[in-house]
Amino acid sequence: MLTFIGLGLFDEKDISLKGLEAIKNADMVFAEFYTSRLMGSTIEELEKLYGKTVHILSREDVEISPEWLAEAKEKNVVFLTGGDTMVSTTHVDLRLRAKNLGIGTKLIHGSSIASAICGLSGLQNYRFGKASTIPHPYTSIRGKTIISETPYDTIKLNKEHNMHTLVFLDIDKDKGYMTVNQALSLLLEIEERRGEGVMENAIVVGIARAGSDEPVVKAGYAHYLREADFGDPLHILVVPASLHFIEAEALVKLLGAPQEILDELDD
Ligand SMILES: C[S@@+](CC[C@H](N)C(=O)[O-])C[C@H]1O[C@@H](n2cnc3c(N)ncnc32)[C@H](O)[C@@H]1O
Repeated sequence: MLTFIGLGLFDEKDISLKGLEAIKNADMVFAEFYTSRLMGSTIEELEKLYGKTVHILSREDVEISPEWLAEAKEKNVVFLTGGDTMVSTTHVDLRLRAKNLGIGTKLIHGSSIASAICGLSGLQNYRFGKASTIPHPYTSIRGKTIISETPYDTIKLNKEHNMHTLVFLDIDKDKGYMTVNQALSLLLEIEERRGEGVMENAIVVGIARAGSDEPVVKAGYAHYLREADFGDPLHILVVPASLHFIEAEALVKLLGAPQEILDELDD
């Protein structure tokens, strides 16, 4: 049996009691932390709580050659991830591989950044369109810096359909955790190059360390938030479409967005 367990958002205490029980009853514990991480805990702290050794898997171990899966044919194996286990990851592929090997699977859910952003920002979850991820720029073989324009296009398309955009920020083992500031710089750079106006007067929401005791949640114009201090990772960005009155009120009264966005709705 292979049980997928979502560990929640920030530290070892975010796991559900069901998840903890399943780990304690497991024969082997595997985890991947390249799609998301519990920034408030170390592996040692997780192992101490579980009373088990946690085997950390690389992207290759999960997506290319998951030989460890064979253990789940005879044993009770758990696979841990940050957040909820099937949100914005390729883990469904792993579940299908297990199914093809005749291994039974089960899911134990955890809190997810996908719903935490609604709670922290006041933006309505049913108003979100396609999500996107901003990757770190990379250097081409000709030595040119390449910035992906896909997230900008996704935001543009969602806005045309009056839908909010959730923008995940890259985690890279060499380049580190992308910040809200870096993400906004990249989007504004693309905008300037293309001469379009998607971000120029956009109110955006930046969130850091959701699930911790001191998350930072700020709303304001993109140029302004690009310079704001969000502190340590993980960070995430939301680019709202036009705002419902309650959403605008939440952004102004809870997140520090300028009062003018509420006044404009009154006119
Ligand atoms: C690819 S998503 C994985 C989502 C995860 N499976 C979940 O359900 O929460 C990972 C990205 O979400 C964002 N993220 C995840 N946890 C976060 C947190 N606690 N606070 C802020 N951003 C977070 C970061 O941008 C990170 O790079």
